[in-house]
Amino acid sequence: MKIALLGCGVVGSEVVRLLVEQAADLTARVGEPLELAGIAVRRLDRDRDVPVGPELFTTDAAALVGRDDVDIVVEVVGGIEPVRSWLLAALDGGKSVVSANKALLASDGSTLHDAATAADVDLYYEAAVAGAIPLLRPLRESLAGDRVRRVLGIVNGTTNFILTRMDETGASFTDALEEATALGYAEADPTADIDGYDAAAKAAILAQLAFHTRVTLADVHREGIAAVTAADIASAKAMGCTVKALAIAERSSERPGVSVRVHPAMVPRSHPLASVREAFNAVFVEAEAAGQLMFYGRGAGGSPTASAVLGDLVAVARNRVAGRRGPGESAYADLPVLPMGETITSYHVNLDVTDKTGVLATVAGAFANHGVSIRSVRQDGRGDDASLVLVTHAAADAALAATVEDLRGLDIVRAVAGVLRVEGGEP
Ligand SMILES: NC(=O)C1=CN([C@@H]2O[C@H](COP(=O)(O)OP(=O)(O)OC[C@H]3O[C@@H](n4cnc5c(N)ncnc54)[C@H](OP(=O)(O)O)[C@@H]3O)[C@@H](O)[C@H]2O)C=CC1
Ligand SMILES: N[C@@H](CC=O)C(=O)O
Repeated sequence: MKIALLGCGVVGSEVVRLLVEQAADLTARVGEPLELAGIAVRRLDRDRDVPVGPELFTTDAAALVGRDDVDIVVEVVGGIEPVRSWLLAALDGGKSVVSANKALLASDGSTLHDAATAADVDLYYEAAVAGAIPLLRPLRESLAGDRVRRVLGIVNGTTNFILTRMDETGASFTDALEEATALGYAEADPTADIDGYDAAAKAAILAQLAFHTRVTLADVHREGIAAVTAADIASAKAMGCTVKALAIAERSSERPGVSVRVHPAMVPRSHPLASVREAFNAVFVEAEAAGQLMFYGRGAGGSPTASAVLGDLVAVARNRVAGRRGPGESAYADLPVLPMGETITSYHVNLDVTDKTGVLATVAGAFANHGVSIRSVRQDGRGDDASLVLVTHAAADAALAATVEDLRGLDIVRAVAGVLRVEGGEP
């Protein structure tokens, strides 16, 4: 079975290593050898620590994909174009595709799925969400007979690494990001991690598989971690919480529809997600019959991600040997993605205020005007250096946004220093 590998960076070089080092085992599992036909890269002169000769490398990915002797295309380049065109050409040419490219799958997965179905070949992408963790196949296959209510998780290793470092060692945001990049966790453009695009793409893929409905990157409400301050982290600690970047996809209990969002949130330290550290990922799935399931493991890095790629490669190769195709996408439900304003959570609101008589009543009034109930209030400091930290009961996002708008207009509020959602139970 001939494999065209597109990309030989952090993930691709580990794919090559595993293909070579485990060749005998892989042959036994598939029923025939998996042989590299070629490796497409951007720069031929780059030093690469891979156990194959230079004759396999090319900069002409399109030509490699078009070769008649190639059976399976493995894509670990990333980005939308030209990758989308290469993969469509591969599928149209009857080749199965394995990809780790969440950006592409989340933005235009349906075109690729349609091409795979039309050509009767496989399109697998387990590595696109949560690195090494087997998550997509359990959602697509093991839970196919159940009804998923909610998927809640930490799906970006880079931001979890940064938040862990800020929480545990007091590291600066910039230093922690540099470390995550050096360890191979961050995307080629780390703003994809920091601004939540990477997690949003994964959330779209998860929601699509969990609820059998079309969800794309554009449907996902997205907030990154750039606005999380050391003060937020200290305040979370004081409340027995930690700050995590969460991806949440849930079925509405009010009306037909789903909510899909990524944002930083305070999570009580007693919650299992609070103990997910560094670049690890963890995803909770709540299904009607199965109850709660938790998936945990390494969500980023060359070797863990290559494990998921190899798992897909073996599955796809076995299917080809058996002359069949694996289960495809099943986006048959037509559930709308509900506006973020309808999402119900509780909030942690940090205000810099002037400590005058009546400040509490004035601030509380702004919340009351929008029907947002306050669960607790803490005041620190005095005079012009005072702050109020309020935690609300569950309220609609739109009501909280309107409250914050009003707070910004009050003379007594010097600044809205931070607004974070609280997820995972009572802090
Ligand atoms: N790193 C991780 O932890 C994870 C990554 N992923 C996904 O895996 C994919 C790859 O990520 P990663 O390995 O980190 O990325 P890298 O940037 O390390 O590697 C990208 C590879 O693609 C090659 N490439 C880029 N442009 C072209 C082009 N036009 N033609 C041919 N080759 C090209 C590069 O060539 P050259 O070497 O010459 O520069 C490089 O080998 C992405 O989709 C990413 O989102 C998924 C899960 C985890
Ligand atoms: N940049 C991503 C890599 C894996 O998808 C992350 O940090 O999780």
